[in-house]
Amino acid sequence: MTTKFDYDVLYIGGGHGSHDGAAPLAGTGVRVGVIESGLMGGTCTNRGCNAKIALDEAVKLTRESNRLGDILNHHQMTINWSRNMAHKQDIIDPLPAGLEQRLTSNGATIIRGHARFQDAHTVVVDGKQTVTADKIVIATGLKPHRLDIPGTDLAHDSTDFLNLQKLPARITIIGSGYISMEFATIANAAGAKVTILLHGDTVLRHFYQPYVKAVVEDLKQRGVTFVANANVQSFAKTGDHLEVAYGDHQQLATDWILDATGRIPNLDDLGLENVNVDYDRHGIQVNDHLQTTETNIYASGDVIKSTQPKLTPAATFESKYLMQLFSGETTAAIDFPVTPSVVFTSPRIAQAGMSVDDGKQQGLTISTNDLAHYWYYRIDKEPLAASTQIHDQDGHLVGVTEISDQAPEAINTLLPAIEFKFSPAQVNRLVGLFPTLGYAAWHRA
Ligand SMILES: Cc1cc2nc3c(=O)[nH]c(=O)nc-3n(C[C@H](O)[C@H](O)[C@H](O)COP(=O)(O)OP(=O)(O)OC[C@H]3O[C@@H](n4cnc5c(N)ncnc54)[C@H](O)[C@@H]3O)c2cc1C
Ligand SMILES: NC(=O)c1ccc[n+]([C@@H]2O[C@H](COP(=O)([O-])OP(=O)(O)OC[C@H]3O[C@@H](n4cnc5c(N)ncnc54)[C@H](O)[C@@H]3O)[C@@H](O)[C@H]2O)c1
Repeated sequence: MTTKFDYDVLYIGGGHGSHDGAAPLAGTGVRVGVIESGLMGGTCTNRGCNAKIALDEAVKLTRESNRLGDILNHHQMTINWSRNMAHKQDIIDPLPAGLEQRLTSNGATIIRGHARFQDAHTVVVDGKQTVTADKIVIATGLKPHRLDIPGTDLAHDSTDFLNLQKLPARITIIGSGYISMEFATIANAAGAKVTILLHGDTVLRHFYQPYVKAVVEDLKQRGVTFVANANVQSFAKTGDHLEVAYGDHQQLATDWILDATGRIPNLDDLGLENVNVDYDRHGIQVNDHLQTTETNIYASGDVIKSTQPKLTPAATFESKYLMQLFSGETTAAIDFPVTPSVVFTSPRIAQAGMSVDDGKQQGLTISTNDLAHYWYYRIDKEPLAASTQIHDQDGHLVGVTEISDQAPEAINTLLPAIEFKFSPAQVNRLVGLFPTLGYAAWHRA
């Protein structure tokens, strides 16, 4: 590439949409810069997946120990919130430094500060440092959507929840998507009284609804309240607590409000008016090479306007694709693989490939296994465990969804069968380890 610029490739943002590709790209000798205004690793590493799953481990353990009941001598475990938070912090604190080390040891330069486009090849960092590059990748991710209602500043976002040093007695969550359901699970298990105010009447709309209903019923039995069509109107502070006005003149007294109404593209003060990059409220428009309408500017990860799920593995796949494109390893368009998704409720719901509803519409074979009564799942007494598979006319597995504590591992196991279209004969040749979850999962492929 040219030496006319400071860098061959400059990334704005240091999340999975950039560093997974930027580090190996720098290792090929390409001059790489990464500008990050916060912590290296972005949302997933510092205030998303990793923090959440670290907090959730204790939830999983208490659930399992309570189920195993009188097999254990001290089975009524409870969660110590502050120690759980400290455990989470211990896990995530060292991560940014490790990612920085991976970048710099491959030869990349890290530039700290907020990047703003001056023109198609120039960004200004924190209003003072000018950095130029041949190619620039926008990987600025998403930020929380905030309700535009009176008192909205009294509500908190997912980052605030993941840093709560004391668990509030009453938590009200607005929205019923991923963050709402995962955080409701954690807060409820730790002893908070949780109320979820829904926009409509659907929870986790992208997941198989019979399994979602089972999780909702379970949470209700554990004391979580769901209010459908809540029509939240305002938040106010009254004395020592908060009031949520919703519905038809209804009021809900609470101690803490989580606005979990979705995430929107993070394009704050990026200077996009200075470049020819098309975007709207759903994100940055790219072609099948992740190239924006300004041909030397690309985008990667959550900030892209696309129907791909906004998940870490998808961002990683895109950043690795750009690495191959920029290093000359490929000129082909990006070819997205099957991307599974999971909601870390307790039990979890995971899925990959075609949805059950699409399978039904196409007249494919749908089969459901009741796993709760299968001996392997009875070992830890899982009361809610089932899986549904979709097979095409030739017996290929084309989609699967599972509800169980082990659902993510089961779906990961089956992923190659869907992605590489294993024939029934090929599946039969897979002799796995027994007794294991993976073996049990393959028997459903
Ligand atoms: C609470 C929560 C839980 C999640 N759990 C999961 C999960 O379990 N599994 C999963 O797969 N996904 C999960 N996700 C989604 C996952 O975090 C994202 O898909 C992933 O982080 C996207 O990576 P990214 O690089 O596109 O964006 P980000 O990780 O958001 O990184 C963008 C980076 O850009 C930086 N930045 C922004 N603007 C500028 C600027 N102008 N100049 C310099 N730097 C800038 C930001 O500081 C940030 O570090 C979760 C998300 C949240 C919020
Ligand atoms: N396990 C995971 O992989 C995981 C976990 C957490 C977050 N994430 C990622 O983060 C993204 C954001 O999560 P999220 O839960 O904020 O978004 P989401 O899109 O999953 O859910 C948003 C919820 O807010 C509701 N809503 C929207 N507008 C509203 C309004 N005006 N009033 C009331 N409710 C309203 C929606 O009906 C929906 O229930 C996810 O889409 C996903 O990409 C992934």
